[in-house]
Amino acid sequence: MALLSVNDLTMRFGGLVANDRIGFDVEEGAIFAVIGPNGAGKTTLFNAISGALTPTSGEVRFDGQIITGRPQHAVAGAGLVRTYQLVQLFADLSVRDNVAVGFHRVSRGGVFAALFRPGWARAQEAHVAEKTRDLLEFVGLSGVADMPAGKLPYGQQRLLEVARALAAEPRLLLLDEPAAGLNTQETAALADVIERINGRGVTVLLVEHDMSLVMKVARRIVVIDFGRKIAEGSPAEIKVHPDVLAAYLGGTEAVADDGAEPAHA
Ligand SMILES: Nc1ncnc2c1ncn2[C@@H]1O[C@H](COP(=O)(O)OP(=O)(O)OP(=O)(O)O)[C@@H](O)[C@H]1O
Repeated sequence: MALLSVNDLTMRFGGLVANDRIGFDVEEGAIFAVIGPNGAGKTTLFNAISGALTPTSGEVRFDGQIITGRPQHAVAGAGLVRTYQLVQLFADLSVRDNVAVGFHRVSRGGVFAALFRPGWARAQEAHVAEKTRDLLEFVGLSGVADMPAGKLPYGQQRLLEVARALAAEPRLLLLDEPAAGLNTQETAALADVIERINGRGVTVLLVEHDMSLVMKVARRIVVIDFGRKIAEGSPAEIKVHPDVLAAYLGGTEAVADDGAEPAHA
């Protein structure tokens, strides 16, 4: 059984069909990518899967349960946790506390306990502190744990977002354009982190523009264009798929894996 199953998902905004009967399965343990030119409907699809939007029709199943239209916190509670296209950190809080906040799903007392540490929360505090240290080390941010998150370079802010999402112990991690705004070196570091996250047993679904990242880490790719799924396959299959070439390049050359911008960007 697939961990995530998207069936016939349609999302309309008035007369605009942003997602048109999209369907795919993400197997447990996969690194799965959704790609497509600007405006293709990727973020809408992501929002419909993660509970930020209720689809007009269709169904999303997570671990066999229908989660369509369930609120985002309930979906996260079930183990499907997302990051955002734009970094959403607490800029004035330390890097460490930003991760600690992410533990609210799994620790008693929620965000309040993570931030204000009342007496009854102290027993779990050492555990959270240790897990936080582990996660910061995992993404390579131990050296900046005391810095305000807002002072980090952008690439590190994205890694911090990933660490915070991991604190919620997802079974499926949804990454919304994680390489946006990153340079080549930062993107390579991110690719390494994604592979190591997957190595920990977390299934990864990413929406991404950056072809170098997608072709490096994804084992299976769905391509959407103008709201419709136009292809699905391995990176090698997708690179030479005629409809993908047409969507991305308006031509017949193989899809570049150097981050080339799509044709109708
Ligand atoms: N809340 C909304 N109301 C109306 N139209 C919307 C809304 N959200 C998205 N759209 C439209 O739906 C289409 C798909 O947008 P979406 O943001 O999902 O594409 P995308 O593939 O994520 O694009 P990008 O790569 O630029 O982020 C676009 O035409 C967009 O203008």
